[in-house]
Amino acid sequence: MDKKQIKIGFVTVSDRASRGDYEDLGGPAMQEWISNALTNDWQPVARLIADEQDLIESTLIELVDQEECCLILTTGGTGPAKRDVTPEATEKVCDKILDGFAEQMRAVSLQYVPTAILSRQIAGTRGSCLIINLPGKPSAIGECLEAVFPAVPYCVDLIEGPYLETDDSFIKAFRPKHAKKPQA
Ligand SMILES: Nc1ncnc2c1ncn2[C@@H]1O[C@H](COP(=O)(O)OP(=O)(O)OP(=O)(O)O)[C@@H](O)[C@H]1O
Ligand SMILES: Nc1nc2c(c(=O)[nH]1)N[C@H]1C(S)=C(S)[C@@H](COP(=O)(O)O)O[C@H]1N2
Repeated sequence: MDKKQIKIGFVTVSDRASRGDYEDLGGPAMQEWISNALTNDWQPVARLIADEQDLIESTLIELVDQEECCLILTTGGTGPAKRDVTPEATEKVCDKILDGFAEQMRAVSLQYVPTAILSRQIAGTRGSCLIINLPGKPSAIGECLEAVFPAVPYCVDLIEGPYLETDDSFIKAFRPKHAKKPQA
């Protein structure tokens, strides 16, 4: 039987990058971080879109319901500006909100920059997919993921996604003993 391909979604939400005003560095930065973190075979599904709530919602729905991603990272559109609506779109498509992810990302980000308090980033689940918002600044991606990624593989287990394995020298996942798969 074919093992199902693990798919991870990367959504850059930026008016300016989607117009071509500047190169999107956020999408590649998220992909690079995940390449370093995971030892599984996985396939990226990347999108670069404008800050439009309907478009963000339909993109997230497509990546979960059609592409069957088990994890989606978004970058951008989490601040207080008029066109920042990524958290609203994420909340709308999720079944459950996991407040701890955002609490931890903001707490850690505040050690880097006082304006971390301005990010309204959230995380939540839709079916068997975990969606995590990251701020638009490319440097925020690693700062935030490092703070919460240890809990991501077990979260994906709990929502009946694939068994994600990490490279411990880059980021060490935490699973309760009973949830650990015996090593082959
Ligand atoms: N996708 C990206 N690629 C490269 N740099 C980015 C990206 N998104 C944001 N930045 C940088 O981070 C800074 C802060 O981002 P800002 O909050 O203004 O953007 P945003 O709301 O996420 O996206 P935009 O304003 O383009 O819709 C920007 O000035 C820009 O230099
Ligand atoms: N770790 C981290 N978090 C951060 C930042 C950052 O540079 N590093 N920038 C902050 C700033 S300046 C803003 S305005 C908000 C929202 O950014 P966004 O609208 O690009 O998502 O994220 C905040 N969170």
